[in-house]
Amino acid sequence: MAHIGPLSEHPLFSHIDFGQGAVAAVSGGSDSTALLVLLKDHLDRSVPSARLLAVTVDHGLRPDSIAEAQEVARLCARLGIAHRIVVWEGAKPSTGLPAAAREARYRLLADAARHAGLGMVLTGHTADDQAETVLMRQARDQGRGLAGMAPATLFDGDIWILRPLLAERRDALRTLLRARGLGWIDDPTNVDGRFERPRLRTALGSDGRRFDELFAIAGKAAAEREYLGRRAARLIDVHASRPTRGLIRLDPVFANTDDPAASIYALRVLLAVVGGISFLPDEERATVLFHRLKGLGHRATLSRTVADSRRSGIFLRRETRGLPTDMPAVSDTVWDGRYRITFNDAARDCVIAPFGQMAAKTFADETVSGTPSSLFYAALATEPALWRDGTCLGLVGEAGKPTVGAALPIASPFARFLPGFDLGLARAVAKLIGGAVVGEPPLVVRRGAKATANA
Ligand SMILES: Nc1ncnc2c1ncn2[C@@H]1O[C@H](COP(=O)(O)OP(=O)(O)OP(=O)(O)O)[C@@H](O)[C@H]1O
Repeated sequence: MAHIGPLSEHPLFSHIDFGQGAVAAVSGGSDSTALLVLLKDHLDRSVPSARLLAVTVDHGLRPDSIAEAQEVARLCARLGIAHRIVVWEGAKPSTGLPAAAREARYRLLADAARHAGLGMVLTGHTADDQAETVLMRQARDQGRGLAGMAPATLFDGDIWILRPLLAERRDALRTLLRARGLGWIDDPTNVDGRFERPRLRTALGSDGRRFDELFAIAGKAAAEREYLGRRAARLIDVHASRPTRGLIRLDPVFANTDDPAASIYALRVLLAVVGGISFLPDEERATVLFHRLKGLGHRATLSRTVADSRRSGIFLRRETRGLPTDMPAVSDTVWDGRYRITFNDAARDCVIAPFGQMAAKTFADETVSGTPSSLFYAALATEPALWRDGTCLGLVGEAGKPTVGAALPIASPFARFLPGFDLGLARAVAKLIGGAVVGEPPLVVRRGAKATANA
């Protein structure tokens, strides 16, 4: 339930572990200014040793933006808080500007946190933002998205974004600021009818009942998504294996479990992971595929992934079409949405390209029993390899070969934003593909209570 009463009654930050310090993302609007002063109060009172850095992103989209960022700098100086302004440099797209600005904002905030050695970014998202998000996703018919924003989201695998004001109303925050004699900046973009969110904000108006309804939908959808995710994670743990790089095998019983909703969800996630796609395939199409895979000898492609049902199981591998070719072997490259690749100097003058059928065939037949060798080679052929002047030097990160590089598998749907509701599922997938361990959110674990990224 959203909090309606005075803010001082709610422990907003006591569940957060500030041991690694925090960035407060402050635009200068009412919500993030309230976040800043409430957070400062909390740290002064309870964690005076905690490191805090306020960061303002200057998107450079309006002539006033730098003056506004400097206004935040002055407030921070008054409150004794370190502050940085970071600028979104480079060309701005002519379409999809809000999404591009959002992407840049999170990247810059996370970079600022890393640079300062701080482990999380706190934003001022409120219950009003949550209701608007649900409304927006309802309009797009995004079932999974109805969960809205998670209170804790892992960004790029290492920086936690926490939203401690997600149950607070904007009005209450403004009342608090007025009571303290503090002003805020009203961003004209927030009422610009050319953009979707301001339009929905206006449509929602002050309809309290509608607001409560939307907020409740988010809570219910988040709980359902987490529950479904846990069931899908269990199915992956029990029924999925990785016979070789780039190949996932599902036990034949996977198509006939007593929880088809969880099986279909797990299949959608795995299709996206194997195909290196950041969004899940359409539920309807995945459901049709799931039922077809119950029959033997069925083959179909969805999310750039070929699914093959054989007697020994259902096999998933990246389709050959559309693989990236001849990418320069630069360190810290994401290849095909599937691998984060790092190199040392020995890879100079090389390119990354698919291993290919010919090179794959030179591999000794190491097939795990029950894996058809044709699928083993087909999967290996789509793996990243190092090439120089048309000669293949081997798979990137191949065991037993002189190490010029490493390829860490990534789960594309969870790589950029991993909302707390999907943590269990992301962990099951990471274990399956050999990806990086997914850490815990910086929440205080109290005796007898379990910290949860959705608390
Ligand atoms: N220019 C900025 N500099 C720093 N932080 C910002 C800036 N703009 C937004 N934020 C942070 O993001 C929060 C949400 O802002 P806003 O609602 O404008 O963004 P949004 O685009 O709706 O958010 P999201 O992109 O996550 O949906 C703010 O309370 C603040 O913490």
